[in-house]
Amino acid sequence: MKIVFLGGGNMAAALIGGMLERGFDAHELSVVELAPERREWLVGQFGVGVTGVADDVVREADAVVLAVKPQQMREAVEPLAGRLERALVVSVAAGLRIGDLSRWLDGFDRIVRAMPNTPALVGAGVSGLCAGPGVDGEDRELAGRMLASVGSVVWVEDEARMDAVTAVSGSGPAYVFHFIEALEAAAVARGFDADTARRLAIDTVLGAAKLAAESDDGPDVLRQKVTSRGGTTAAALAVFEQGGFMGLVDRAVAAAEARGRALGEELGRG
Ligand SMILES: NC(=O)C1=CN([C@@H]2O[C@H](COP(=O)(O)OP(=O)(O)OC[C@H]3O[C@@H](n4cnc5c(N)ncnc54)[C@H](OP(=O)(O)O)[C@@H]3O)[C@@H](O)[C@H]2O)C=CC1
Ligand SMILES: O=C(O)[C@@H]1CCC=N1
Repeated sequence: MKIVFLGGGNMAAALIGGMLERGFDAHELSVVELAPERREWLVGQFGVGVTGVADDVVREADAVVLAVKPQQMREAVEPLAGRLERALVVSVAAGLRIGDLSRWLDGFDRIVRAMPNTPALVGAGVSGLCAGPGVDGEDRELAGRMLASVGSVVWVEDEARMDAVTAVSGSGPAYVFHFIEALEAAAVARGFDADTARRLAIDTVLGAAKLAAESDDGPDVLRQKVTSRGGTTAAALAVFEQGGFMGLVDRAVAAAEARGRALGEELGRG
């Protein structure tokens, strides 16, 4: 198996790190990355092959993972048109639509649009996947296997919903990290040293997510089980409610979704 990453930034590193821990060998993975210092880092960190030019490495690939920023994509992929002899293309870019990628690749249509997230690095990612018109059963199997090696996988039939996947789970880890930052800051404000504050905040989120994942109860029931009548949690949740927490999260997800759609429209016009 030869899997080539085009772009070796944050998301590529999360996928590569996770895939190496779970069933792929370093000699199966390589990265086309423009920045020499980033190439050096990727070799040191993962022992994968690196190059600054896509040419031959792409011709021999079974899969090419497009992992540059959406704004860099057209320039990065147009030189690949006509060179993808046997590769499946998996794009992880936010917003960019399969039809536009296909046009930039001169009609090549074995394209899976995927939206992973950075917890892939620790095997705890979740990815939404959507297959383009030229994708067959074997291609689906390969894309599914790559992303299932770093977490769970959800296939989405209607591509228009990929912007919602991006807004919920692609960007979602950042929302959770922001919540951890807020909980940690609240602990520091109450006199805990930085390490203790971080431990309290991270282990709370980790434990709650693990319980939610493993319990037969939904998160609503688990919340109620923490919330004693007239107790401390009820006092805190009332403040969340006064602040419009549920609506705030929905508006944040809507903003991310709209940004994904706008990126697809803006960049796809070119
Ligand atoms: N970060 C995340 O959590 C997630 C990101 N994504 C998607 O993943 C993609 C990458 O995001 P992210 O990793 O955060 O971005 P990064 O900017 O960290 O990574 C992109 C890398 O590609 C390099 N690059 C740019 N042009 C080329 C080229 N023509 N050939 C080879 N390498 C090139 C960039 O170099 P330079 O910096 O010098 O331009 C950079 O190192 C995006 O499309 C994003 O939407 C999807 C899910 C989650
Ligand atoms: O912020 C972004 O645009 C990318 C896509 C999802 C997560 N990071």
